Amino acid sequence: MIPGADEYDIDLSIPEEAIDRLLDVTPNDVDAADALTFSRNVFIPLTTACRYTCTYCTYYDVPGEATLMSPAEIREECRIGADAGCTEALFTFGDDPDDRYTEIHDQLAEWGHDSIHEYLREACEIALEEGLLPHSNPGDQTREQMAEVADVNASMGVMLETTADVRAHSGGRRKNPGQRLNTIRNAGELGVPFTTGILVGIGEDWRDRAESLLAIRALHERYDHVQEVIVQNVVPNERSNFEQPDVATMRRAVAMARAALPEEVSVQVPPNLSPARELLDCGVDDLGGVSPVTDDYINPDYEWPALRELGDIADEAGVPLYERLPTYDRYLSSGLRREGFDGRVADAPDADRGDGWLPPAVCERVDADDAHGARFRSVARRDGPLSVPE
Ligand SMILES: O=c1nc2n(C[C@H](O)[C@H](O)[C@H](O)CO)c3cc(O)ccc3cc-2c(=O)[nH]1
Ligand SMILES: C[C@H]1O[C@@H](n2cnc3c(N)ncnc32)[C@H](O)[C@@H]1O
Ligand code: MET
Ligand code: SF4
Repeated sequence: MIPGADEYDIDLSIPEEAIDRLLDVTPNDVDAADALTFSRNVFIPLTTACRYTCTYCTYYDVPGEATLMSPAEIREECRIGADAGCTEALFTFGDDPDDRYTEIHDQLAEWGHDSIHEYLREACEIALEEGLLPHSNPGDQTREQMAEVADVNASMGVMLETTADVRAHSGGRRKNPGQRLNTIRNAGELGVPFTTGILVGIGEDWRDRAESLLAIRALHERYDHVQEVIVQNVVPNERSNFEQPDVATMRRAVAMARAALPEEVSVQVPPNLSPARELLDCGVDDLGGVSPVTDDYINPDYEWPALRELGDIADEAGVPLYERLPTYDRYLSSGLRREGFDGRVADAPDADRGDGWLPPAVCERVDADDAHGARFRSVARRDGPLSVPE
């Protein structure tokens, strides 16, 4: 039984035989992808306050020391990103700051907001105004919280991390696998194209990895909303001394993900944390969000490769590299299709998400008759050679 599954009424009935089958998968059992993609993003860490204290994480600040970006700072970062040709504003930050963070709640109140989600909505609106498509990963969300921001996001995400009860998530305030799965389910119910994934090396075993991947598959089978699954290795940092999983472990974990998930779901590894070159033949087909202008604020010791280096990685594997939007092709619709884009448009489970899966505010942004709109449509059409700014 997955911890917390009862509490959140999660019944995925994952057969033991399916787990056993996955445990036998090796890199030889899967095919390499025939193309690689990435998204050009600007990372906007709204707040460093977090209700949890995951032991692998250096991102969060303790109460009294946490910060909140101002609307002006958000706008400035978005502008820098859009000028550098980015299409995605990645809002990833501490999980719903609790009451101990009086500095954050006071600051939110001063700016006229009751909650981080209300503020996230404003932040996403700023990103859209500045010509970027928001992808928010604010951690766990209730259905109500997610509904508050779903219609201003091109896609959203949360890492499942693992279905196991690991020490890395111990303590009074901690990630709960049932709650994570509930967040992924909420996205399905709201028709939000979603990114999730597993964190490898935080104390889980191979069975846990198999179970985690099958749990993601089960939710995707129900809602058709998982666009990509990140297989991320933990990296050591000044707060923690987790041992980084070796290449053989990551090869097997990626192959397992590829075998567990239906073909349409991408498998992503982050090229700043993982030995991407050595994982491509295990089924990786996406390198995630890569930023030409900001750090990976979650793992700031690990620099993004230059966009040109992604080209080299793809060349070495003998596959083309394409830039993509934060929303994967099959969830795109509206103007992108009118311009000759032939991606399949899935039926959105919630009718109020407009034409396909993109909410109206996001459709308007990609349809807009301006330079940003043209840029989005060109990326979606995979126009011409990849233009990499010097
Ligand atoms: O720079 C990062 N981007 C992360 N991303 C961004 C991701 O690479 C892209 O935003 C998506 O591929 C959408 O384009 C995440 C997105 C999610 O929805 C969930 C988890 C992550 C994790 C990271 C991460 O650790 N570092
Ligand atoms: C956004 C995601 O970043 C990941 N994350 C947090 N800390 C680390 C680390 N030390 N190494 C690798 N990934 C990490 C978690 O999986 C979180 O969900
Ligand atoms: C900065 S970590 C990423 C977002 C969120 N705090 C989570 O762990 O899911
Ligand atoms: S990984 Fe996310 S939830 Fe965990 S402590 Fe860091 S910011 Fe908070």
